[in-house]
Amino acid sequence: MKDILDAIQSKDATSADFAALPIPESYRAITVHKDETEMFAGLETRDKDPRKSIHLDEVPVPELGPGEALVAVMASSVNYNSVWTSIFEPVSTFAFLERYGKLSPLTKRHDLPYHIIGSDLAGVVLRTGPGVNAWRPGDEVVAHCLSVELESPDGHDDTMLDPEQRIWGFETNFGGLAEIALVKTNQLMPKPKHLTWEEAAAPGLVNSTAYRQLVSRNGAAMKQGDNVLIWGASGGLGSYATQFALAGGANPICVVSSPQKAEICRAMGAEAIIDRNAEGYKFWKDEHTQDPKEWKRFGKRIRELTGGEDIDIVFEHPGRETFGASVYVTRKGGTITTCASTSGYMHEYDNRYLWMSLKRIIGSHFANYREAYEANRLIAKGKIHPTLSKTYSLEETGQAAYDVHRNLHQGKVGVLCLAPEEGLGVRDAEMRAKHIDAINRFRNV
Ligand SMILES: C/C=C/C(=O)SCCNC(=O)CCNC(=O)[C@H](O)C(C)(C)COP(=O)(O)OP(=O)(O)OC[C@H]1O[C@@H](n2cnc3c(N)ncnc32)[C@H](O)[C@@H]1OP(=O)(O)O
Ligand SMILES: NC(=O)C1=CN([C@@H]2O[C@H](COP(=O)(O)OP(=O)(O)OC[C@H]3O[C@@H](n4cnc5c(N)ncnc54)[C@H](OP(=O)(O)O)[C@@H]3O)[C@@H](O)[C@H]2O)C=CC1
Repeated sequence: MKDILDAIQSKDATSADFAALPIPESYRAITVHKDETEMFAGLETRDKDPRKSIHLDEVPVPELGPGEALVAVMASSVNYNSVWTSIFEPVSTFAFLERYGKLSPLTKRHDLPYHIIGSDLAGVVLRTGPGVNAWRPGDEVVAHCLSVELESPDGHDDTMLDPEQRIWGFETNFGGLAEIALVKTNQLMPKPKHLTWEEAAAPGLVNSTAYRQLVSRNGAAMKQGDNVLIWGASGGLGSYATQFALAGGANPICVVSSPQKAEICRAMGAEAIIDRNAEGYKFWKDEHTQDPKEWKRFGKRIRELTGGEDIDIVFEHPGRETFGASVYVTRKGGTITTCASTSGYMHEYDNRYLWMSLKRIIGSHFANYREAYEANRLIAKGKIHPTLSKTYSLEETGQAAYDVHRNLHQGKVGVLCLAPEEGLGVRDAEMRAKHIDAINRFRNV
């Protein structure tokens, strides 16, 4: 690994130098183990502890197939999907690896007794497989997490509709929380030059998802002036949704759970902020019964903040706990766009408020390559900024996942993989200097 790191850190290593570097036989990777999938049986979701199920193992380098690349990973980030994998909810991700493994002799490699997790990376291409023209060893890259086969016609209009669509490092093996990762080269995108490795690795998954869900015509197609209700506005997805709303001339109404998180939203430029804890909303009277009076109180507060207007677009992901309120506070003809159900996937809402007011619910999931590329381009141009608050070592990944599971974090948390320290990898210092306050916004809280 030392040769690889030296080449990455040297200013003058060429593509040929990278291509000549020997690939090690094994590398360090964050894994969960198939024989531990029952370890949390009987526990409440909240009590399942990722620190117990997440391991740091030495694993063999996988075989490189057509259209693929091996990437030296300098940094990665923790996404909530790694929390789901580590607590084996809502299903064990080994079920996905098994199904994928049955697809072809090549995908069989993924079906192993361990799952290398992680759906983000920033690093350097080491090797490309047969049939790859667009990327070369030595290229500095980030990877988005859409893995597709495209053997069916269904995926050729919008690749998210490919029947074999998978999330890399969640539904496939050899993910980004590791020193080396295996990706398809149509996951690769140029690393934004003004960012460090850990900053560049932070936005990928959530930024692309928020872009499709809110901005793309496959999602809510947000326009100037829209009132956008953003749950978890300083969290992983929400911190990018808030930036997209502000950059696109919309009016974000940010929901958070503490004064500190409200301050972060203010620092991003948002003005309308609701602290759901301080205002004490209780949308459920008990486990089975919602309280429409609380929906109404929430809607009244939104009207106070907007000068009497209702919500054009709800950016939904908490799910069961908030969905009834989200449908209620949306204006006539408005849109609820959802990509997740952190608090429970069996939603309940009063359908009269949906059909009588001609509202729409849109299901959204990650992003196609084009959408991910556009979202990354906005980062590279300094129009949208990473929201990295804290960086952990590879050894500390279990703790990082625990912090995200317990909602103790802000924005995104990063993980250093091969990078020996924070702050490395900046290639455009001038541009960085221009945006440094925005880049550090989540660090300073
Ligand atoms: C980028 C980051 C993203 C995130 O973080 S997202 C958050 C994390 N992700 C999740 O929480 C999602 C995890 N995934 C799941 O929970 C499951 O993955 C799904 C519920 C999404 C799907 O369930 P499943 O069992 O994997 O697939 P089925 O498509 O329901 O197939 C099961 C059987 O049901 C049959 N079936 C499907 N649709 C129909 C239908 N309309 N009518 C009749 N049968 C149907 C199939 O064919 C198959 O059958 P046969 O078992 O025989 O192969
Ligand atoms: N389908 C897809 O493509 C994607 C799906 N996801 C899913 O989206 C969800 C959120 O991901 P991410 O934003 O990265 O996670 P984070 O934990 O970083 O942020 C989510 C935020 O939502 C708020 N929140 C959590 N629970 C509730 C609740 N019960 N009621 C109201 N607000 C709540 C919290 O903010 P606060 O406490 O300040 O209110 C929290 O910080 C996860 O389930 C994840 O798996 C994520 C990315 C892509």
